[in-house]
Amino acid sequence: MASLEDRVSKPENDQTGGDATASTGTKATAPISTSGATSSWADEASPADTNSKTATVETNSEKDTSSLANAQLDGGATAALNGSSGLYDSTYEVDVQLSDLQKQSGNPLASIKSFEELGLAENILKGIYQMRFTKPSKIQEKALPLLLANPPQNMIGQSQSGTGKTAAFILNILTRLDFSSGMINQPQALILAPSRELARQILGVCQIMGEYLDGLKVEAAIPVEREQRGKQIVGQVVVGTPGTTMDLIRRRLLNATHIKVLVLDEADNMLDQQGLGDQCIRVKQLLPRNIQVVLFSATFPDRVVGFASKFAPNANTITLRHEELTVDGIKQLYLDCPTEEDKYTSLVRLYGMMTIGSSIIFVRTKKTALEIEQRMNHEGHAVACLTSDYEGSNRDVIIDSFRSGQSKVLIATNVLSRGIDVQTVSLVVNYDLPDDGKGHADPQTYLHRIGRTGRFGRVGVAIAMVCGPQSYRLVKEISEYFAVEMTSLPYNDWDQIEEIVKKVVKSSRAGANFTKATVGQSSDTSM
Ligand SMILES: Nc1ncnc2c1ncn2[C@@H]1O[C@H](COP(=O)(O)OP(=O)(O)OP(=O)(O)O)[C@@H](O)[C@H]1O
Repeated sequence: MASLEDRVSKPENDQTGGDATASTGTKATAPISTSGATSSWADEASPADTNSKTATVETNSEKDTSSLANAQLDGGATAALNGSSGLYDSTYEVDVQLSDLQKQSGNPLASIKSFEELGLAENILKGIYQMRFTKPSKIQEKALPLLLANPPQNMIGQSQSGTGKTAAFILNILTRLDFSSGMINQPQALILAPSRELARQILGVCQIMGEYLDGLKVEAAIPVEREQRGKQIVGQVVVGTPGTTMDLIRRRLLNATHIKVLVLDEADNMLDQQGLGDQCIRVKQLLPRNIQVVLFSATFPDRVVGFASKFAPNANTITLRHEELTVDGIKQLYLDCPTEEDKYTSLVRLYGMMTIGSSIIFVRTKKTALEIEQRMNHEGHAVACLTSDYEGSNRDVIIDSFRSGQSKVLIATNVLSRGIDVQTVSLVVNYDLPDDGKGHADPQTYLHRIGRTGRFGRVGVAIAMVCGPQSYRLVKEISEYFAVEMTSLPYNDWDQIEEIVKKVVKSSRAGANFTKATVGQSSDTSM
């Protein structure tokens, strides 16, 4: 690991392909070696730009709005409010507290400043207290002064999963809203996210953090039921998916003329995917020029860095090396199964452990998700499933039930791989390892998936199911990319597996993985 340092970062390019998958075969030996990580955006530092800022980082309808707020209160952003947040869950008698982690310099959750020192208004600070946040995380501490400075500057911000990026961009937005009479019903900030679930989650956080702002309205721009269509959006903050947002602006149901901040959450995914990328560009073209563009994600693979810098020109950048991206509280394990059927039977055996907290099982296809759901339910294991085959309010019911803890095991495709914050998730299973469609691993998707656990200092376990040399190769590539050790679970010795999983949770200590990043200013212009 390189040492902490302040640098200016510069965009680069990369990413490769390969061939198709195989199944059956060789047994893996553990642990997988951790050398050979390739260069990232942040690895390639350019000479300091004279203008650059430097710092060290360690971070629908109105009807929908209220239901989301309830969903959040039940399980999501406000789980921390009820004191049962699962911080190093007492089930495993682990004694590390968030306050300890937030004192460790270099920990992504630590900062040297308080929220009060960050120049936030009193009624916004009250929203932070409402969230029970006592100290900023590193990304919040570093990003907020840059985001809040005037004149507003663009930002590309990267920080590990679960380190509080959402609050960073929401606090900036809340600070910039104009509640004067002429502006009270005018959309002024737009947040785009890749999934309906994430858009609803962000909306909920925004409502809670903005509770003390008189007249604040936050609205969703996601597909809604027929009877709610055609309604004018009057929220000062709009959170949506790109396609619906574009549609609403074009149909003049969303007046974009007063938008002054555009945020892309999960920005690398938004700009990378063919469809979403195009839609994001179109939305941006429908907004006023000279708005503040803010891009946040835990990952910015080299192939999207150049594009991100064009989308957010002259941005202050906060970046991490990919060796720094994994969260220490998440213990990464893999289970080598002789056959595909053994993957299924192993999953069923894991079920007992999965219900200790909540779990997400990630699979490659919607078909697999449905098959596993039906088979497990048929065998008496209560599991739910969420894929893009489900629509609108049906999806809301599934995710809200998971958030509230009513359902504890969720089988999902990549639709839930990013951003979803359910603090009770203690286990993530990669039933199928994510690949790039060309036979190589997709480390970014893997990182986002496992990041559904281990949120803000909590511990979690991520188990990858391996079957055959091809999937073993994917595990190896992922392990090398992030320079992390993945421990093999002994197939067929379930007593030991249970012991290992529990011990891992018990002995994990977030905060040991001292993280660093660079803050600088990218130089690309215009889009
Ligand atoms: N300063 C803070 N103190 C305590 N908890 C916090 C703080 N900031 C954020 N959190 C909590 O940490 C959790 C993770 O935050 P958030 O969802 O913003 O992470 P993220 O960085 O956006 O992760 P991802 O990359 O997975 O989207 C949330 O439950 C949030 O309420």
